[in-house]
Amino acid sequence: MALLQLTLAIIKPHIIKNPTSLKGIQNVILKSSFKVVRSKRKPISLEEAQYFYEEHKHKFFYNRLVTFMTSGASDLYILAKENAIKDWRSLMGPTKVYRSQFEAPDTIRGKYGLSDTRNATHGSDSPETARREIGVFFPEFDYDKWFREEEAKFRCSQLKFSSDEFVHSVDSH
Ligand SMILES: Nc1ccn([C@@H]2O[C@H](COP(=O)(O)OP(=O)(O)OP(=O)(O)O)[C@@H](O)[C@H]2O)c(=O)n1
Ligand SMILES: Nc1ncnc2c1ncn2[C@@H]1O[C@H](COP(=O)(O)OP(=O)(O)O)[C@@H](O)[C@H]1O
Ligand SMILES: [Mg+2]
Repeated sequence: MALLQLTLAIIKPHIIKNPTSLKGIQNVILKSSFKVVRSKRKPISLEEAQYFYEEHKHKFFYNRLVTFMTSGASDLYILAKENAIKDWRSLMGPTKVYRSQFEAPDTIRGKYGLSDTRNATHGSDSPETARREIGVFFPEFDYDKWFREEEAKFRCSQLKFSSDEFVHSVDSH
């Protein structure tokens, strides 16, 4: 089996307010064999949202995007899998709500997206952005150290899963 790849997933605020939708998306993650390396729930701050979406600063939707992303708690997951970045984005489906609903109704955004802004989830779009985005929300996470010391264990060993914390860990027994 090839090296695991890491990606940052965000479950956006309107989903956290709807437990049934949240469960549906968590089930997709687990059924698709992602390992959840880190997991936290918190309200994203204005500074974090502005920095995170810096590339969209001059777009017409930037203000509503940052306003929405700071409107309540989000779930933040570091997901691991071979091809995690591409696989997670294909499970999410197209960015725009009509496109996802008409062309990919079975994807996460097709099922749970409410608008182009409130499109349910985020996923990193390249290994470089994954590294940057993980650093924004998990500053305590040492990315290089994880690949040195944890990647092989996550790939090869038995893992435990905590449904309360929605996170996997290496089973040392
Ligand atoms: N200059 C603009 C403004 C809006 N739109 C598009 O117009 C649609 C409707 O915009 P709006 O009614 O503001 O969306 P909302 O339903 O309010 O949803 P949200 O703000 O969460 O996207 C969206 O698909 C948006 O991408 C666009 O293409 N160009
Ligand atoms: N045309 C749009 N109208 C409103 N919001 C948008 C639009 N395009 C993108 N967004 C919001 O900005 C986020 C970031 O956009 P982008 O990076 O292009 O998409 P993705 O999240 O698929 O990588 C989207 O997930 C969505 O919440
Ligand atoms: Mg993007």
